[in-house]
Amino acid sequence: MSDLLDVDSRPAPESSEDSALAEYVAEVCRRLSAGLLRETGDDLRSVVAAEVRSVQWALEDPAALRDRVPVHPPRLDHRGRVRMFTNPVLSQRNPLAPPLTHVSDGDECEFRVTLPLQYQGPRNMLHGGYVGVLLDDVLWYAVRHASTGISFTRELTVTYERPVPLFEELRIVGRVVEAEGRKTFAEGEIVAGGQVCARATGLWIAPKPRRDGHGSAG
Ligand SMILES: CCCCCCCCCCCCCCCC(=O)SCCNC(=O)CCNC(=O)[C@H](O)C(C)(C)COP(=O)(O)OP(=O)(O)OC[C@H]1O[C@@H](n2cnc3c(N)ncnc32)[C@H](O)[C@@H]1OP(=O)(O)O
Repeated sequence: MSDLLDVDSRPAPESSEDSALAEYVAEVCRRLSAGLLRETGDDLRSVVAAEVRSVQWALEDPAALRDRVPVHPPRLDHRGRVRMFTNPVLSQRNPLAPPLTHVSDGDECEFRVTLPLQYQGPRNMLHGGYVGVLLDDVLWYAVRHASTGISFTRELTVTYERPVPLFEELRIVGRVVEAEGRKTFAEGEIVAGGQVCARATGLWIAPKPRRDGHGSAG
């Protein structure tokens, strides 16, 4: 397992414009995903055609994305290779990741998001596995801010109190409750319309230090 979890490196160079293009195309993919599940017949064809045109426009006109600042600009690792942030919840370049806004860090970490149709489990409700994914990431994020190195989820308990709705803003909150050596315990919740829909508690463990001073999960 990589020390950096979900960050890979790539040999080719990357400009800020490349990153902006990749994030824009990921956004188009998200709209397309919702459209494929929402539309049928001629409406389906119109949605597909419109989104394909918007990608063509971004590729053919170099000025098209000029004003877009990438959320994740290019970063290099110690070997000068591009570090790719692949996280399926937080990377704006990954079409699987929902359009999350990062509201706060620190003692309490908070994300906000309004989830579209592709995250549906029961009608108009968020798929239960995805409830766990969102809570895992926000708790992990709080742990990351409270500690110096990387930690891995060892245990996560999710309590589903009421359905998590789609199509309305969710607050996804995480905080550290206790830290003891390599172990950090955290808790959090997903809130919709002022009501807690799901809670989680969990344990994160930093890998044992390697002889070269870095962490290792293996
Ligand atoms: C916007 C820009 C952002 C940029 C940002 C970039 C990066 C963005 C990355 C995002 C990332 C998100 C990430 C989400 C989090 C994952 O999804 S991580 C992936 C899922 N998790 C895994 O795959 C972990 C798999 N498990 C493991 O690899 C290993 O179990 C671990 C976690 C490394 C721990 O292994 P270990 O060091 O051998 O653990 P072990 O010695 O057995 O236990 C350590 C201690 O914990 C205790 N312990 C173990 N289990 C328990 C328990 N259940 N209760 C109490 N104590 C326990 C043990 O007794 C032991 O205690 P001490 O003896 O030290 O007192």
